[in-house]
Amino acid sequence: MIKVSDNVYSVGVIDRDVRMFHGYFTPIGTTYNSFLVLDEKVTLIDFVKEKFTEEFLKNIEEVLRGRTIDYIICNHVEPDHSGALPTVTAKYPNAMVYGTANCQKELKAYYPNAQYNFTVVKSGDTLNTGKYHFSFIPMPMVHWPDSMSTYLQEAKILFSNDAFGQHTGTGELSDTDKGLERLLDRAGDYYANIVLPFGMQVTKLIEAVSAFDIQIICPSHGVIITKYISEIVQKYISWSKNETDEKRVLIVYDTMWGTTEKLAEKLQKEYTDKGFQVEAVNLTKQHYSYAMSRALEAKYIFVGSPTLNNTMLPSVMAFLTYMKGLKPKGRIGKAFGSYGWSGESINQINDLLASCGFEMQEPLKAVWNI
Ligand SMILES: Cc1cc2nc3c(=O)[nH]c(=O)nc-3n(C[C@H](O)[C@H](O)[C@H](O)COP(=O)(O)O)c2cc1C
Repeated sequence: MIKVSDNVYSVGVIDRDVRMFHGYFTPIGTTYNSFLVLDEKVTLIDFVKEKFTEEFLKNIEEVLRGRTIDYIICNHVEPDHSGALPTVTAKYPNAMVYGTANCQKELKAYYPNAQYNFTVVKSGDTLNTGKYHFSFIPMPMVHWPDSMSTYLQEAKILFSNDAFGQHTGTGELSDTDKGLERLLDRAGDYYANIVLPFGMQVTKLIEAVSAFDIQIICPSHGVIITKYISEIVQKYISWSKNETDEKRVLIVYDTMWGTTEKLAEKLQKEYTDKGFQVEAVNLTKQHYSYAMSRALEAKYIFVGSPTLNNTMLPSVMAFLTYMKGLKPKGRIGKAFGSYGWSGESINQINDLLASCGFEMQEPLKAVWNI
């Protein structure tokens, strides 16, 4: 339990061991953040993953000191944020749950047997808990249809749910702990792997919250942001527009016998010599979601695979499938690879990168060796 500001407490949990989030590798775990706001009425904002329910209830009770929960704001139904709902609503049966219409639908689907009272909210609606007022800001598709942010007017806190989130499960509490670079690294990794397809919706969210004086951002994963609010909002604006670094190259590849790696090294040297900042990711050594996080600000994305049984290596196909779904825009691509006799992988990679809307360079090929 951590005090965020007067009458606002963080009651979530740290999941140090989780390593996989719907295909996204989380090397340092994450947190499931939840907040309790004490006023004449008591409000709980979001829950935690089901397996942490017991620890979560203890955190809540420590803050409540015998009081009850009157209101629950459910900003997002995904099980990492709502898993504890059936137990919490059973324990506090008089609490009214607030969420979007899509939230109501999705909760019914996930927890058909849970008993709770639900009020649908829409943009502009507010909840008065005594001296505090909450404003609801639906943010559909950041990153599910139900998603919503909530602003606590008097404390100037934005409970932003997955927006501005970071998978950082190391016990860091605030953006002041390890500084701006760390915050942007973790937030960028999260943005690239989860939020990237929804640039338009992020723009709408930023417009909607620009009316508010925000002193604290409490996302549903990672650290609470107090010091670097304008920096992270600026980064979100930039990422939402798919702005990239014109001098940054990402090379993603895999290899069986080393020739495709030699091609990667050749490209790395060529572009480094031209003054580009080049990073190469070998998919045998790094997860494709790490490669995706490195793609966030790279103007050039080069992808290589040898030909294996008339196609590319599965690791490279996995990366390309994943990246295509995340819809990076405005990139320059290049396919490369080695082959022995038929060489299909290179054209297949070329076509997949082109289908992402990338402007394509001539492929680079090598027969057996260079
Ligand atoms: C199991 C296996 C299957 C292969 N299948 C093909 C193929 O279908 N078409 C082709 O042109 N080369 C094929 N090759 C040859 C490789 O593409 C070739 O050895 C290439 O140089 C390997 O590149 P690398 O050194 O980057 O792994 C195959 C090689 C192996 C080991």
